[in-house]
Amino acid sequence: MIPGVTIQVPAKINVQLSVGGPEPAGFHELATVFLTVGLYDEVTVTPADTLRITVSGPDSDLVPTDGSNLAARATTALAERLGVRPSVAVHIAKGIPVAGGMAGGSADAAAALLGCARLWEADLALPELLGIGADLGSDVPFCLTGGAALGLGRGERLTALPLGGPLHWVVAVAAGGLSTPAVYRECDRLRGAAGIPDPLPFPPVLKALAAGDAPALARALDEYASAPPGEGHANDLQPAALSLRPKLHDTLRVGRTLGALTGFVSGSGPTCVFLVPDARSAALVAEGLSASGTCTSATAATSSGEGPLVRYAPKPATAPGSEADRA
Ligand SMILES: C[C@@](CO)(OP(=O)(O)O)[C@H](O)COP(=O)(O)OP(=O)(O)OC[C@H]1O[C@@H](n2ccc(N)nc2=O)[C@H](O)[C@@H]1O
Ligand SMILES: Nc1ncnc2c1ncn2[C@@H]1O[C@H](COP(=O)(O)OP(=O)(O)O)[C@@H](O)[C@H]1O
Repeated sequence: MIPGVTIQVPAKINVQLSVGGPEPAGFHELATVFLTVGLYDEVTVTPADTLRITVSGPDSDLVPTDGSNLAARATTALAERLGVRPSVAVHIAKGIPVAGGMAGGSADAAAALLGCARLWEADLALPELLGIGADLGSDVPFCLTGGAALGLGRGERLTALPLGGPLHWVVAVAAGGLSTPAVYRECDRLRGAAGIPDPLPFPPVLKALAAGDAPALARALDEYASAPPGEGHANDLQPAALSLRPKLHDTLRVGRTLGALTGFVSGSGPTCVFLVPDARSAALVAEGLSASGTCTSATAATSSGEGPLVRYAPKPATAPGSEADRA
């Protein structure tokens, strides 16, 4: 048996998040453009007597360690599907902000599925894992694949999108999270129920991503929102996040003043992300935002199309190093 598996799994942002009206099932129809960015959780699964969850890193005290942890739910769901006992220790080293609109819990669920599938040597094709993931949460399927993808339905129906080159971002983390259902409810309250158009992907956003062209992406977001240069976004949840957390206006203003091409709330927030032309600008904008006091931390992060990275623990007798491959 494999002694253990570590999965490094990236955070996501939604470059576009178009939200339809509320559905009777309690969800909203989406057209969202997911993109992974280089902030990571590391999830390690090792054989144990029973299912145990431990968590370390920033705000780890806010993450449950009981059966409600999304990685625990993923482990149990996979074990049930395979007819095995979920006897694993799952350690989650958080690097993705908790309740930050960056899919940290979903990333951990995806990592647990990938890690346990390897640990239990399960012969599961990706579509089957995607199905199990979709039952756990709308963002989990994308976290299993990573890269760039269009998400329809609840966000779980994925089509991979081309990404022409790396994009540079600054991720500004806020103090305290926002509840995703509360942000969707606030969106409904602000917009009312009538006259919400069907969500559709915005072609100029897809074109700019395919070209890896940051200025074109910023212009596409301005065009989508009919906003002045540098103030556009395509996140229908942003007004709701700003309504629940008005201080985010300051974060967005400071990032733009520092020279970001544009800035917007990541998903349901409260993390804000800023698109910048290159790595040097990312370092400058991150430094300025950190010094501004409008966020708890700001970090440069790159989108290079990456997905979960699987690393095997070395087998003591035979392998002195660890081998790595892409999930
Ligand atoms: C908003 C987004 C954008 O990617 O993520 P975050 O920014 O929070 O990470 C997602 O739609 C969140 O996905 P996820 O966090 O997986 O949500 P789920 O567990 O499936 O659902 C949690 C709750 O969010 C609301 N929800 C979620 C997805 C959707 N299409 N419509 C909804 O209304 C529902 O109230 C649901 O009960
Ligand atoms: N593995 C996990 N990591 C983070 N949060 C988790 C996890 N499992 C369950 N949660 C719960 O899910 C909530 C949403 O967390 P998260 O997925 O980080 O945010 P978001 O939905 O904004 O992307 C948290 O407040 C926490 O209580």
